[in-house]
Amino acid sequence: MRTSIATVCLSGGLTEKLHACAAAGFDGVEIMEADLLAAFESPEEIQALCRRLGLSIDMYQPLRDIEGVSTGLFEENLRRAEAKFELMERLGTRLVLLCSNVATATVADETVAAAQLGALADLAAEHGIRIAYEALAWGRYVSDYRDAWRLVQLADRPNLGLCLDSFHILSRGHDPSEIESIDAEKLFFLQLADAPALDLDVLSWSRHHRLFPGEGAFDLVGFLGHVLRAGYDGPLSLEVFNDTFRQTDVRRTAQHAQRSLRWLADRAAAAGGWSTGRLAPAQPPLGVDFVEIAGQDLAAVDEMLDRLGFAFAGRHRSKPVRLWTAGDASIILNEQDRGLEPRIAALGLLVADAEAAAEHARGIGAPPVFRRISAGDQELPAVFAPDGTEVYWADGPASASWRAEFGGGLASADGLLGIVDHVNLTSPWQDFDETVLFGAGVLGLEAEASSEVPGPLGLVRSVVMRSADGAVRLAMNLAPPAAPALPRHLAIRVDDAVAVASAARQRGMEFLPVPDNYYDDLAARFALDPAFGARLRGLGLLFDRDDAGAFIHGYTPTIGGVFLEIVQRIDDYRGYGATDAPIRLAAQRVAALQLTSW
Ligand SMILES: O=C(O)c1ccc(O)c(O)c1
Ligand SMILES: [Mg+2]
Repeated sequence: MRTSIATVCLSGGLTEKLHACAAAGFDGVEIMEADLLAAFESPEEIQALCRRLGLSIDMYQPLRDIEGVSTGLFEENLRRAEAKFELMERLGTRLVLLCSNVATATVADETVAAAQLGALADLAAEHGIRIAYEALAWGRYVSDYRDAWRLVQLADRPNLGLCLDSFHILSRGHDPSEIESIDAEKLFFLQLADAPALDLDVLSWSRHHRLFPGEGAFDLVGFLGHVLRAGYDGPLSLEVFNDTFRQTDVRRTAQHAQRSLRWLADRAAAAGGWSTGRLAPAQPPLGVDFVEIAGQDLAAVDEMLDRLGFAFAGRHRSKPVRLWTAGDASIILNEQDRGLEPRIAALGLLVADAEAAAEHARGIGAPPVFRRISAGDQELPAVFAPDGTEVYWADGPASASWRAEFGGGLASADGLLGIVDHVNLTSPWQDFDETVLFGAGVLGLEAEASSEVPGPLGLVRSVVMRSADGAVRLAMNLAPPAAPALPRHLAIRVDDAVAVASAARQRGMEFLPVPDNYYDDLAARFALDPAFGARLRGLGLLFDRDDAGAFIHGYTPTIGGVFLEIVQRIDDYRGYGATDAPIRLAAQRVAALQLTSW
């Protein structure tokens, strides 16, 4: 399948965009008129550059507000269109996008609109140009692809067909299955975009919030299946108007875009039972193998784990690396990185076939990690997440043999028993959507609904991505621009958080201080047993309840860029204490500024 991308998806000038598209491996581009008009290069020079870069110019876009108008205005529109056709000849492209009229249409009569489309097509034919007619979701009379298809049939010209755009169809809730009844030779072009579920006017939603496939709420796998079953064999092109991607690094966004298409093509092929172009099978994670905290000096983390009740499980035989465990939770402390403050640097996942997981990830385009290892050490395949976190895979569900590389641990009979409940991977705002795509495409996780947590330095957007059974849950958080280095954390689930916290207290552990105001409100909200409320307050634990159960949790102080959370899920509580997250963010800010009193 050929891949293409609209230049409107990217930041920079036109030539920068073209270089980035070629470097990311796209076969072609849709050139947006605004990009060409703002370029100092002539259309002939752009054509030559594309040829040199190996990019085809698949479409020029858009022609606007042509059909459904009075006769006088239509004459003027034809004159306007002819100038574009001449420009397209200089650019060497033969397909133009025509958006349904959003502004000047005054004639609701389909036969008039169809006749005008036919006359436009006849003029285009004189220049050897084909027209792909696209129903914009906010079109005046044509806003549904089925209406556009009827007009194309009525006009009945060989060089007039359709451009389908997933955004316009799925944003309006139009049934995409009817695409299958459109003649394949009339499907001139396909534009793909995902989007978050937003309650917003459709024009603003389209112009600012589109996402690459796999990052939003649309079923693009199902959508593409309908288009392919209709017999479409043109390029898969991305058209993503998005305020973030317009200002992020153009090369990186182009690579990100290419990965989203590889993921989508693979998923659509899998869903359709097609074998061509398939990647190695995705490996949904079965569990968390380990979490690695890396940094210059991790003695404070050792002390914290010890106080929490983790067992010291030994030193690595050849590296400054230590292992701590609490039941099924394993934390690796890695002091190989000089000069960096403690942070969650790597994550190990258990899968049925680690090599297949890595091959799938490489097929999508995730960059592989090369870690220097000593003779005899187990080599786990790994890739980088968009923010640089390393993700390793090991064959599960049994623990991997890398544990044998650690020796000299202290077995602890009465140690903490826990399991990794979730890992929070906060990313800077510009990496967030790519991180969600990584979670879905590379790690095989499903996104839960997104939420927004008000923090003292801005809203923190959060999407929890989980495996089907919840054994792996990654909370992907978007750090606001004012707080790009928000700490990340690891939550350990235990059976009795109150007991764990009080034992830790006795060993000298101080949890993150929580304001009294929070506990006063908690008592009122949940009508808590006063003794229980006092216990939570005394230990600095937080509490939440939903329809299915309750949640007790507490936070350690932050060390460098990392902290731990102890959580207890009672009955079937499904959340993450979202109402407590703003309290936590504010308390961490107070702790960071040491503003404990005024
Ligand atoms: O928002 C627009 O104007 C616009 C232009 C061209 C497209 O293909 C589209 O989907 C939207
Ligand atoms: Mg479009």
